[in-house]
Amino acid sequence: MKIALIGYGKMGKTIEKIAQERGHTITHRISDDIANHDLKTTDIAIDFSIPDAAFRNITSCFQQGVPVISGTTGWLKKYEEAVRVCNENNSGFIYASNFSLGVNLFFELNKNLAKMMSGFKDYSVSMEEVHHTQKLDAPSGTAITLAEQIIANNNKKGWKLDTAGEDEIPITAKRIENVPGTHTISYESKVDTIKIEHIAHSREGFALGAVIASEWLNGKQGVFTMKDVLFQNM
Ligand SMILES: NC(=O)C1=CN([C@@H]2O[C@H](COP(=O)(O)OP(=O)(O)OC[C@H]3O[C@@H](n4cnc5c(N)ncnc54)[C@H](OP(=O)(O)O)[C@@H]3O)[C@@H](O)[C@H]2O)C=CC1
Ligand SMILES: O=C(O)C1=N[C@H](C(=O)O)C[C@H](O)C1
Repeated sequence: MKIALIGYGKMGKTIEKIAQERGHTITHRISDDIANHDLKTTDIAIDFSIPDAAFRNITSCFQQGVPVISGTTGWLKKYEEAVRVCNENNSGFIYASNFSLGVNLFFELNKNLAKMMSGFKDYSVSMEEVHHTQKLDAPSGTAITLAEQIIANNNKKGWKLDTAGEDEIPITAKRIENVPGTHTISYESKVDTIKIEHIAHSREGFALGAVIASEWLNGKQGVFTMKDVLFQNM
């Protein structure tokens, strides 16, 4: 497959290595305005750029007939608009706040635990995410997905960074040098604590997931999720 990398930073470079190991060719390594690039010769674009540029990058690909895998976080207020542009152009799109197999399994565990805990009012839920100090957004996209899953399966009404109201999930975001990404969910009562945690040891899991998603999306039309890619038979 011919792949354009939009965003050639920590993730773009890790994806390049894994894509080449799997026999793919990198046609573009883009770190500036998408308008400077003609993508028509590429099969698929993988966008891991910055929150402010993601929507323009993604929709510009659809308009050039190029399907998109996007892992950029912090731009999701415009997700529905991106879906509309994808469909208008008969293109293909997968966005995921986290492409790793481990986190996608963790998402399923989180939903089930939230459902199970919804009847037990003595436990209060909270979340902590830890990432490297260059991260631009907080809380992480993965933390927001986890919070939305808890809200859909428990009695919570929303989430807030740091101090939250009675009906909200408090999320703490810590920034520590070189941490690829750790997410912890705690249910705490007076007598004990139940915790589930995902710790990424490197960026390889995210990058491999993004390349697998590209291979899966190639030749398809429509908007999909990592659940379609990884757990088609669930
Ligand atoms: N969904 C997932 O599984 C994962 C998502 N992420 C997300 O991916 C994104 C990128 O992460 P990471 O690689 O660590 O970040 P980096 O800061 O290392 O890389 C971002 C890259 O985007 C480039 N860039 C700046 N402006 C533009 C533009 N207009 N168009 C295209 N590229 C541009 C930057 O170039 P320059 O340095 O020259 O400014 C840089 O090369 C973040 O939003 C992060 O949260 C990260 C890991 C996993
Ligand atoms: O910026 C990162 O590094 C990461 N971003 C994603 C997020 O915001 O959830 C995924 C992963 O945690 C690493």
